[in-house]
Amino acid sequence: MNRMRSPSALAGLLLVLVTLVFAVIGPWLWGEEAARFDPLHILEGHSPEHLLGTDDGGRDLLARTLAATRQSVWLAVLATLITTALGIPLGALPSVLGPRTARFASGLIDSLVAFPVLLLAMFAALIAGTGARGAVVGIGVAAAPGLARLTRTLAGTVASSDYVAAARVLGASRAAVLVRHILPNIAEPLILTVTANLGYALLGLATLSLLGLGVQPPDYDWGRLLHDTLPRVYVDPEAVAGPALAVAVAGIGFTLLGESLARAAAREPSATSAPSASRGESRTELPPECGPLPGTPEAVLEVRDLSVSFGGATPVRGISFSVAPGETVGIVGESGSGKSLTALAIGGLVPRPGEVSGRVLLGGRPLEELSRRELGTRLAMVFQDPMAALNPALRVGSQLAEVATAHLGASRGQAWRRAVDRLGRVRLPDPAGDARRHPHEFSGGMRQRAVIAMGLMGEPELVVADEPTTALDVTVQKRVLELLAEVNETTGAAGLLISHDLAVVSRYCRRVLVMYAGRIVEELPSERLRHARHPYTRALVASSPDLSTDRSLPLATIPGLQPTPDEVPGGCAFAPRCGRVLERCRTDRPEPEDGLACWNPEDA
Ligand SMILES: Nc1ncnc2c1ncn2[C@@H]1O[C@H](COP(=O)(O)OP(=O)(O)OP(=O)(O)O)[C@@H](O)[C@H]1O
Repeated sequence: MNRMRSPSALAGLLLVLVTLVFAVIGPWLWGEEAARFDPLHILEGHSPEHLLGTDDGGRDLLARTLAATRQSVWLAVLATLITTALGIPLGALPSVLGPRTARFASGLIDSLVAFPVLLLAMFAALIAGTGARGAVVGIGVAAAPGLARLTRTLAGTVASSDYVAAARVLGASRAAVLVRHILPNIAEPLILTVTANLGYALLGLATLSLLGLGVQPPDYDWGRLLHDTLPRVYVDPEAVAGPALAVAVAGIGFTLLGESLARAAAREPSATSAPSASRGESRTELPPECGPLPGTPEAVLEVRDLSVSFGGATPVRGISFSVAPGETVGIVGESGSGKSLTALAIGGLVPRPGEVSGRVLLGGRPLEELSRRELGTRLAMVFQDPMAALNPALRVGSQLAEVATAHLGASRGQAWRRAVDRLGRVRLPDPAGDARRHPHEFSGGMRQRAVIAMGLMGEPELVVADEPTTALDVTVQKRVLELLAEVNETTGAAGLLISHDLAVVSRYCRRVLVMYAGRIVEELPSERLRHARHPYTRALVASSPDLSTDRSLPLATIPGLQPTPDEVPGGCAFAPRCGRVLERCRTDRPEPEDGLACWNPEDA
């Protein structure tokens, strides 16, 4: 808030305070004098008795200007309330509506913004009727598209955050997502913008009154005084100067204050960016720990020919795999191979304009047949960055409790008790106290535990964890991964663990899917990783050091780069980087056979 000590902020604050003081005391101190007719002194210029002169009723213009403060500010407040009531819902709705309706709402905002503000104000004012009401409605309506556009941008950013995705996957209704997750997180910049809007409303109302569309006699505001005195501007300029100065002082004051507050409150961008690869960390390959043997029938998750496209690019290209009850499967691959999009597609969370094709069956039922409520209780998702996955404006306990009230029909008390119980299960030190805290009061590890606890609020059959420990330090990583393994073991839920880290995957998963350029190139038991047959898997393992790696030799790397989704070559996508490439690899795409998609695999 140091920026609130800037000269412009202090000037804004001072001008607003002066305006508000005059709004309170103005009619009280000068109201009587402002209304007193004096036929002997009509239309006089400056004099010691009347510093700004008099009007056509002989009334003192200085007293009228001061007394008009309350009416002028009040009308600006009313206009701003109308702007807020129209602009914020209109701007926020596209973030929760379906794609078509959202496009329509966005198009409406864009066309209204393109309309000249003054024309829109006059149009609305004429429809609402002349006088104060018309002016207030006119200015209120005319400023709404601008506020809607800002709201749309802010809400769009929050709507694409992990905690909104988490709320959606947990089945929160559109209204709940909007009211509990989006609006509280954009409230601050909106309140500041609304403050600045008060200044614009004052100026706008004065303009309408000046044009004769505003307050009508015997009422008066600064705009009306300007309208009445303007014809005398060359004869008695001081008569016009009073109301003009008042409009300028108050308008500039509110605008400066609002903009300074907005600048002061501007936050650093949150750390939600994708983490970098972590292949250089400790690599002690330990025996696998969890899950039944692969191939168990009645898969909890069955993915068939899944593709995800964005325009001309297809980052996930027809992958198929399944996860059996109680099994934990790992997905590995270089950054950009399509791991996260696969997880998002499983949760029905691929962002627009992404298009998903193929089938995802959860517990044997297609994803699209499951209601949000069912999906929310049967599937838990743990995202990369726990801070981004929790709504910063809500207490952790409230976020967890929301799942139980939304899905299980629990009362608020029951839901809260369940939340405290789940926080205890993930071993937070003081579950009851921690439930009352906000996410920023938690350490990174505690936040990720809270996210896991949120997944446990339902009865998940599958826990999808996408790089759940990348944002955490190494010691906390291990504890969180062990907690996830324990959750799978105690609840019987299956797991899908996405990671860059081969050691993590081989430690916690029985089976591994290796992704390259949007396809699964090899599927194998994790203990077979060192004897993988696909040259890419071999190269991945070779470039992941472990305790047996000879430190005197340079670390092996995979030459070249993975192709971007819009330039995947024909044939095998790995061919340009492969040491075992054949002519055929460049032309024919190998389809997976017995878990291997390669024309020239290594010996087993
Ligand atoms: N919203 C999007 N719009 C367009 N392309 C996208 C979008 N999200 C992801 N992609 C592209 O899809 C590809 C796969 O992305 P994805 O996030 O699934 O990779 P990843 O394997 O999870 O990588 P990382 O390990 O770095 O998270 C990338 O090339 C990425 O640029």
